[in-house]
Amino acid sequence: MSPKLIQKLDDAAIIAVLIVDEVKHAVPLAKALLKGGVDSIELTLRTPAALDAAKAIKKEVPEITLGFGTVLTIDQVKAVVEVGADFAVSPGCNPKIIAEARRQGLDFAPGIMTPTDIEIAVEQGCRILKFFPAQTSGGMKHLESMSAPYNHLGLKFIPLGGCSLENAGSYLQSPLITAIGGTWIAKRSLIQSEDWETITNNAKEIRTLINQIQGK
Ligand SMILES: O=C(O)C(=O)C[C@H](O)[C@H](O)COP(=O)(O)O
Repeated sequence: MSPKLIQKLDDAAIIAVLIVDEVKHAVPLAKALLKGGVDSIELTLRTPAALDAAKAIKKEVPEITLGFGTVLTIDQVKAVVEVGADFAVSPGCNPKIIAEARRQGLDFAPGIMTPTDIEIAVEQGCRILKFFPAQTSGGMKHLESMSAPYNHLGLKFIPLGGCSLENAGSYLQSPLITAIGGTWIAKRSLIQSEDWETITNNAKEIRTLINQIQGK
């Protein structure tokens, strides 16, 4: 990942993971998050609406740092680059996808959960890694222990999977962490019911916690 993007995600500290079913939800959703102080998103490629939702956000809410998640195929790497993705992540660590992202100049954080995953990603030149699924694989305790042999490489991690307002602090206080992410801020059901107010409030809650941790 470029130093500029790393700095941006470090400052943001939170990435809202989104599953968008209808393109018409994209812009109000992005605005609701922004209103609550969350300006970085991971739009998952799990619905047919995702790419068009991204296009709408890029056009109407350009303040958003727009990443993609669930990037599983080479064609998807090409598609998100075409839309102008700021970054992308995948649940797993597929060297073919990492190589394509590099060919396309796309900032990419593959998912890792084991030392073997870390070594595959490092060999491919990745230094920011998505720790997934973070909570069920042991949270910070697992990550600290697993990443110890690689400390000299200066790796940084984005925990995803089971993160919440309650456990966010345990991750964000560690220097190993760039940002955390999760669906809890804008759950699929909240988006489907167009509950923008709750989404803004959820965003505000995590922003307040982050501001405390960052001493702002
Ligand atoms: O598909 C991807 O590339 C992902 O990044 C996976 C998401 O981070 C998790 O699905 C978030 O899970 P929860 O916050 O626990 O609901």
